[in-house]
Amino acid sequence: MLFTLTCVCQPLSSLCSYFPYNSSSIKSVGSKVPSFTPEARESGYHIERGLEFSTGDAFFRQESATGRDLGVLAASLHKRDTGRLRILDALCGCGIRSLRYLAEAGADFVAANDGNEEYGSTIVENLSRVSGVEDGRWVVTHLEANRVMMDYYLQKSFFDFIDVDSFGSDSSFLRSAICTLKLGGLLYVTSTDGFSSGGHRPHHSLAAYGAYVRPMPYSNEVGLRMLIGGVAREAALLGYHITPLFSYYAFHGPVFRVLLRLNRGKIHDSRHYGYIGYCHQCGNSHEFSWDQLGQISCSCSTPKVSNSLVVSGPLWTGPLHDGAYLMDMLNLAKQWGWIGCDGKDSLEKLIKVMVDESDPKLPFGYIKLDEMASRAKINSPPLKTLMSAMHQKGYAASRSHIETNAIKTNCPMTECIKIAKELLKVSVA
Ligand SMILES: C[S@@+](CC[C@H](N)C(=O)[O-])C[C@H]1O[C@@H](n2cnc3c(N)ncnc32)[C@H](O)[C@@H]1O
Repeated sequence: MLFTLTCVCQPLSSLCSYFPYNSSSIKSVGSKVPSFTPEARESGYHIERGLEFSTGDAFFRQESATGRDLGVLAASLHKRDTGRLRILDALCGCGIRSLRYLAEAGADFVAANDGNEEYGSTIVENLSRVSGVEDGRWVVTHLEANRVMMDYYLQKSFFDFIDVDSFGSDSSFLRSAICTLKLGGLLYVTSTDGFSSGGHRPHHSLAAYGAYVRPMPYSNEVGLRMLIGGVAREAALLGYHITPLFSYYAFHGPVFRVLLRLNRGKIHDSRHYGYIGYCHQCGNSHEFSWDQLGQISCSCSTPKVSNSLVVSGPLWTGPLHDGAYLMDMLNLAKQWGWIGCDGKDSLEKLIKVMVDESDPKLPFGYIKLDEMASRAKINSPPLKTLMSAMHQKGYAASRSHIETNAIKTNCPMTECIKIAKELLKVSVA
């Protein structure tokens, strides 16, 4: 695709606050955006969280709405906590995220960019419904994403929140995004490169994220860890470090999204950035630090089965989420009436599982019940029953938002099989 370097609309300097903002009681302001006219409706439009918008010919995925919800909640919390919100939506498609950041998160300013200038009129049409271009709350550009980020960086025009929603692996945008983000700012990045995180292209993942990734049963979590690890490495190169606030995997695509805070200073140890191993022989997983590299093996290994351990890394081995931050997001979603409104409470369920996953006792990965059952040659007990038996034995265990039929736990596979067999004996007797 050939990108033209054009900028529509106006200078970046004139910021103005369209919606009055009261940090003590945050309100989603989407309802103030006027509806489409009947003529516009006839030409096709969508609704997300009550906001009407047009997609024109732009790439748009309805299924990504949850990822957008999470981004809007986080952006709004940033405004509550810092009193300001300047957003760069670097690959904005039809501009739905920009629209929601303006209308719902109360962004002071949004720079909406998409390399395809044919989407320009759709983006402008959508954003104009929040405020006129003359108000200076938004600007639309059609630049290559690295170019637009570096332009802002060179003008020392930094952002509180940068959204990089690309196709495939977005590692080529990471450095520009980190340069252009304020310290303490939030980076929301996406990868749709499930093939690499599944361990099917280790040389590609090595080139893109610096991680040699092999097939593992919890490869979708590995995908999130590969993405966070890639950002952590880029941030360290520039003298910063990151904190993951949440990590979200969605099977459609598949899509890997992480929200990270950028912090001042390098971390001078390799904590949370190392290697993970999965043993095909016994099904147990292990974390390895850099100084264990020469001694990597599984305790079940014998010379006969020494090849049973596969290792991926280096990647992020630390927490995927900040539980307290997720609770703030959930409370905000409740305040906005987003919970329970779809009849399924799916956003609430998702965030609650993510909160459970953030228990610091839980290591990386998860045990798939199908795998456990096939190793044990039994039918798996119900997930809930197995989880409570694990809790009774003193293990930490939670559901996984990534895999519905899996348990995230510090209970080793061998012990999990023992517990499952005990439960089956009890149920037969
Ligand atoms: C996944 S879509 C964005 C979807 C949008 N954020 C949403 O939520 O609906 C990716 C967009 O990036 C644009 N794009 C792809 N490569 C780009 C690049 N190098 N620079 C700028 N835009 C690019 C495409 O035109 C496409 O609209």
